[in-house]
Amino acid sequence: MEKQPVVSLRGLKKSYGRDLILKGIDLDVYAGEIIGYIGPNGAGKSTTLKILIGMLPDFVGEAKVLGYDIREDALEVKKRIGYVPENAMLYEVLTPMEYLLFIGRLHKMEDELTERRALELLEIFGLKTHADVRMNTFSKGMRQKVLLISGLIHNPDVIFLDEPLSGLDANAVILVKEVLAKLKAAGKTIFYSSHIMDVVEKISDRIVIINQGTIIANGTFEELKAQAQSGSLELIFQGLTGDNENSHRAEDFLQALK
Ligand SMILES: Nc1ncnc2c1ncn2[C@@H]1O[C@H](COP(=O)(O)OP(=O)(O)OP(=O)(O)O)[C@@H](O)[C@H]1O
Repeated sequence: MEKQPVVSLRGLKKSYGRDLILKGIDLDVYAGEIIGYIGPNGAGKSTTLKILIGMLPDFVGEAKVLGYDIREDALEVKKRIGYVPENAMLYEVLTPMEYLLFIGRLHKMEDELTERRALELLEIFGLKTHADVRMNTFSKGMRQKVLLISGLIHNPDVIFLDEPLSGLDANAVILVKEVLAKLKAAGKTIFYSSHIMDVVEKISDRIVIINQGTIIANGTFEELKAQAQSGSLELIFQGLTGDNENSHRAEDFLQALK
């Protein structure tokens, strides 16, 4: 039997006003894959993710998650996915426990189960003693940890991560990398968007590069390396997105300060 993709995009287009942001994305992601979805600022990564989680229904083309059409069955999709956004309004007057209980209820989880999982996950991230402290006193990294937990607490099969390491210290980055590897081993599918190239290079089964709303590369790191004849994802990215001017630009920057 032919393998069905977990995420499937066909001719995906999205405009904001007159600006065509996504110009026809075709992409299949299969169960147990970690897809690294990378591209320059403004390329359309977050827009793709927001369409996939049902936040932006106004698009052209076809988008399916776990076989559900996102326009027709957004609720079925939302039940089965986890999403860690680039930046979120954490309800800062709440404590992590209050916030996670709220998220758990949205997923129709029993409070008892949410509380147990929340305490365990907060402890793993070194935040157990802060479970009942209001988040308005939290550092950026502490908030990011709560955001990560909130995207995973219902144990979703498909996980969408938008710059999930933002603000995390080196130990937390290693922990998240390990957690992603274990989630993958447990059969979860992970759609991972980030600018931190060395992590994308290490964790992704397949890397998809998007530039100005179009996919310009799609393959394993080894395949991209062979195509680009470059040694690191950073160099491949620089080559493919046409930006080799950084050292001149840095010089211009200093000149402009004189
Ligand atoms: N709500 C909006 N209204 C109008 N334009 C928008 C909106 N959201 C995004 N855009 C535009 O769409 C383009 C793609 O944005 P998107 O956030 O998807 O980029 P990205 O690849 O995630 O970038 P970054 O790496 O900077 O996060 C940008 O030009 C952005 O200005």
